[in-house]
Amino acid sequence: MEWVRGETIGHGTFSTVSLATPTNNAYGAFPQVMAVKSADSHGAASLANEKWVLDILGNDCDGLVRCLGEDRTVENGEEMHNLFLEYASRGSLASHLKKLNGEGLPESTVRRHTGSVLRGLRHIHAKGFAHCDLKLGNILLFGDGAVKIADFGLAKRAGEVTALMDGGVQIRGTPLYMAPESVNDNEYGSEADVWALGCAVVEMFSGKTAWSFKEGSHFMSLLIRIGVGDELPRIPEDLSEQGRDFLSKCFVKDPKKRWTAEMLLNHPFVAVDLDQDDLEGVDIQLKTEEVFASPRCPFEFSSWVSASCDSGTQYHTLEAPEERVATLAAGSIPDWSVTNNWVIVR
Ligand SMILES: Nc1ncnc2c1ncn2[C@@H]1O[C@H](COP(=O)(O)OP(=O)(O)OP(=O)(O)O)[C@@H](O)[C@H]1O
Repeated sequence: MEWVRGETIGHGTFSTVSLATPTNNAYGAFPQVMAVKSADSHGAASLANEKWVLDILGNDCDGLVRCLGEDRTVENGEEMHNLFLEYASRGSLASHLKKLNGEGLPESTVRRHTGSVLRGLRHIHAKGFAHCDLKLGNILLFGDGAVKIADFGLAKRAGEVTALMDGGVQIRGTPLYMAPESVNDNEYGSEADVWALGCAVVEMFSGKTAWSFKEGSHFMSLLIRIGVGDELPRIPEDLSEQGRDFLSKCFVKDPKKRWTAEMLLNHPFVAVDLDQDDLEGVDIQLKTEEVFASPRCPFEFSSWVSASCDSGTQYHTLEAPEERVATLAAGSIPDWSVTNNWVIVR
């Protein structure tokens, strides 16, 4: 396919996203407008990982952004790696929410979006992957109101371990969305995606992040709150009872007891008539014990192997989460960023 690059529509840590138009689209094989995610040699590995994951996930799940191919170009003397994606004309949910000036979305919309994201997550997890960077910036909004999960640059196979050569530990994703087991044990499995989904639901509904933190405060203090103690993300009080119950299933500190995407798809918050806004009176039948007695997910909790660091780091020998977090906090401190990706703590 020959194509021309259009205006820039997004920037990420590893890439720039712009519009792309095919110039020889005689058989209509490609949409007239696409998004092209481009990276130079620094972002090539992340883009290659994204292409590999998207190829395995396939294009048959409505909850995931579709991959339309790849290409290499030389621009300004530099080799660029390009990944073509279907174009989400309304951008990310993060940018959409920003326009609302701190207001959230109506609960009916949040329910609909949550159902779509859950269907995407179920597909990812059923294929044996974890997304590892679910956040509003990676949920794209299409012209018809559909939302889809994007950005598979950090996605990985369940149980796959990523460790730095020098024995450091990589903290994936955005600290605000990190699950306790990721903070404490470097585990990034499907369960961590469910925790991140809960954070995204809070943010969609309230327009505010699930964890409150003071502007300019150190991200390590947030990690300590996530990893140590009983504190949970803020569940909005004005959310319906069903919504609050849904979130309580996402925000279970023990990943083995957290609900799976498959289980959550049967929760009344997303499984009921989406046009009804006020569902306070509906009796919630689902009980954690009942679900655990009869798992309805493709992953039995016991057979799901969580990623753990096998690089011989000191973290293996630590017994308590407090020690692990304290060790992280004692390391060299990267800049606190709410929106960006890799935080490397050595
Ligand atoms: N298919 C798309 N259609 C429209 N906009 C897109 C598309 N893909 C990405 N974008 C925009 O570009 C931004 C960056 O894209 P993406 O998150 O995939 O890049 P990244 O380099 O992996 O970034 P991150 O720092 O989040 O890892 C998104 O937040 C979104 O605003």
